[in-house]
Amino acid sequence: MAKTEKKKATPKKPKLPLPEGVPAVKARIPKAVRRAESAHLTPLPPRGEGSAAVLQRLWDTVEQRRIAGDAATSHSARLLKRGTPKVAQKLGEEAVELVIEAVARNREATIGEAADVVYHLLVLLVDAGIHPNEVWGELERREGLSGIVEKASRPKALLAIAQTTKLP
Ligand SMILES: N=c1c2ncn([C@@H]3O[C@H](COP(=O)(O)OP(=O)(O)OP(=O)(O)O)[C@@H](O)[C@H]3O)c2ncn1[C@@H]1O[C@H](COP(=O)(O)O)[C@@H](O)[C@H]1O
Repeated sequence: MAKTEKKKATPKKPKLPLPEGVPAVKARIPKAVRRAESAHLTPLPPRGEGSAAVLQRLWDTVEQRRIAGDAATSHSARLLKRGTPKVAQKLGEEAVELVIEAVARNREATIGEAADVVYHLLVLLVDAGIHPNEVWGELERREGLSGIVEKASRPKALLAIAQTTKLP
C-alpha cells in the first residue's frame, strides 16, 4: 500500500441492544491465564478429596458476609453489595468459562471453573434469600424421575411456550 494511501476503516458491527437491567459481559482474559499469573503470589494448598459438606459451610460463610462482611476484604460482600444483576452476571460469566473448558476437554481447568460456578451459584442463592436446602429438596423431589418421562408428561401448550424461549 502506498504511504499516502489510507487504510479504509472497517465499519463497526452494530451492537445488539441488551434487555433492560442486563449488564454487558466484558471481554475477559482467560481465567487459566490470570490464575497462572497470580499463582506465585497467592499459592493455594494442594487439593484433596472433597465432600459435598463444603457446600453448606460455604453458603454459611457467604451468608455471614452478606450480614456483616466488609467489601474491602471480602469478595462475597463486595459482589453482594453490587446488586442482583452483577451477582447474576458473574454466575453467567463463570458458566460460560466452564462450558469453554469442558468443550476443550481441559480437565483441570474444568474442575476450577466448576468450583467458580458453584461458589457464584451460592452467592446468587444468598442474594435471592434462598437456603440451599430448598434446592437440595427440589433435587430430592426429582430423584428417580427421568427427565425424559418428566418432559413427556408436560402439557403440550406449556411445552410450546417453553420452546419459544430456547436458543436455536
Ligand atoms: N470459593 C470462593 C471463590 N471462588 C472464586 N472466588 C473469587 O471470585 C472472583 C472472580 O474473579 P473475577 O476476576 O472473575 O471477577 P471479579 O473479581 O468480581 O471482577 P469483575 O468481573 O467485577 O471485574 C475472584 O476474586 C476469585 O478469587 C472466590 N471467592 C471466595 N470463595 C470462598 O468464599 C469464602 C469467603 O470469601 P470472601 O468473601 O472473599 O471472604 C472463601 O473463604 C472461599 O471459601
